[in-house]
Amino acid sequence: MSLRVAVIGAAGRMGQQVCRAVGEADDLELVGRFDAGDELGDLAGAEVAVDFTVPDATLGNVLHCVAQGVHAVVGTTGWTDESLNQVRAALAVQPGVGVIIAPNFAIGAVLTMRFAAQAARFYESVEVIELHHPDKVDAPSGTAIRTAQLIAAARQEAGTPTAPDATKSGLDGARGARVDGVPVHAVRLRGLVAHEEVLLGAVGETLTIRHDSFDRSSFMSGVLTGIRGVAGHPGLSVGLEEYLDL
Ligand SMILES: NC(=O)C1=CN([C@@H]2O[C@H](COP(=O)(O)OP(=O)(O)OC[C@H]3O[C@@H](n4cnc5c(N)ncnc54)[C@H](O)[C@@H]3O)[C@@H](O)[C@H]2O)C=CC1
Ligand SMILES: O=C(O)C1=N[C@H](C(=O)O)C[C@H](O)C1
Repeated sequence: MSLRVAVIGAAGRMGQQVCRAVGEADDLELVGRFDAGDELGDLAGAEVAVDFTVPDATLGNVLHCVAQGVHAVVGTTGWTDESLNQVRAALAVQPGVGVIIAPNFAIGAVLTMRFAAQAARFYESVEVIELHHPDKVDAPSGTAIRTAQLIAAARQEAGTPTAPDATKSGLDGARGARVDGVPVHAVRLRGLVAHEEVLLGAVGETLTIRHDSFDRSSFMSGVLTGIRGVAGHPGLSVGLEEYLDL
C-alpha cells in the first residue's frame, strides 16, 4: 500500500522537484498538487502533505492540514516562536498528527548546524554567511537563522563571552543582521542555489564550516525521510535531526 502524498506549492521550484521525487518513489503516491489560489479541502485524500510555499502562507496551510488530520512536512521558511506555538496548540487537539518543520532538508546543512553548535563554545568569534539565488524572497535564510540560534544557545549554555567587535561607526548593514547576537550576512547572486558558511575564530586560527547545495535534488532525500517518518513522530518536530538519530 502506497502512502498518499499531496504537495502544496507544487508549481514552485521546490514543489516541482518534490512532485517528481514522490512520483518516482515506489512506496509513495502523489494524489494532489496545490498552488496559490487552490482550495486545499481534504487535500485530495492525502495522508501526508508537503508544504514549500511562502512565509505568509505556510502557517495557514499547516493549520489546515492539522485540522484535517493530515500529517505535514514543511520546508517553507519564516517560522517564529509565535507561529510554531500556534502549530503546537493545533496539534494538542489532534494528538495523532505529526508535523515536521525543517529549515533545510539537505543532510550537509543539518550537519553544518550540528557541527557549528558543537564548535561555537570553543571560539571567541563566530559569524554566519548565507549565499543564495537572487529569486529568494526572504533574508537571511531560514537555515542561517536556525544556525545562529543554535550557535547562540550553545554559547549561552557554555557561558562563552560575547564575540569581540570594536566597530564604532559604519554603514547600515555592514555588520550584517544580528540573530540572537550572532552576525548573519546574506548574499544574493545569480548562479548560486543555497550555500552557508560558518566562520569561527580564535587567537591564531579560524575554522570554516561550509555547505553547498548545487542543485535542489540535494533536498529530496531529506524530504522523503520526512514524508516516510512523519506519521511515526506525532506532535511538532523542528529540524530533520530529530528523524536522523543525530
Ligand atoms: N527546507 C528546505 O530544505 C528548503 C526550503 N526552501 C524554502 O521553501 C520555500 C519555497 O521555495 P521555492 O520553491 O524556491 O519558492 P517558489 O517561489 O519557487 O515556490 C513557491 C510556490 O508556492 C506557491 N504559493 C504561494 N502562496 C501559496 C499558497 N497560499 N498556497 C499554495 N501555494 C502557494 C507559489 O505560487 C509558488 O509556486 C521558501 O520558503 C524557501 O526558503 C527552499 C529550498 C529548500
Ligand atoms: O529559498 C531557498 O532556496 C532555500 N531556502 C531555505 C532557507 O531559507 O534556509 C533552505 C535553503 O537554504 C534553500
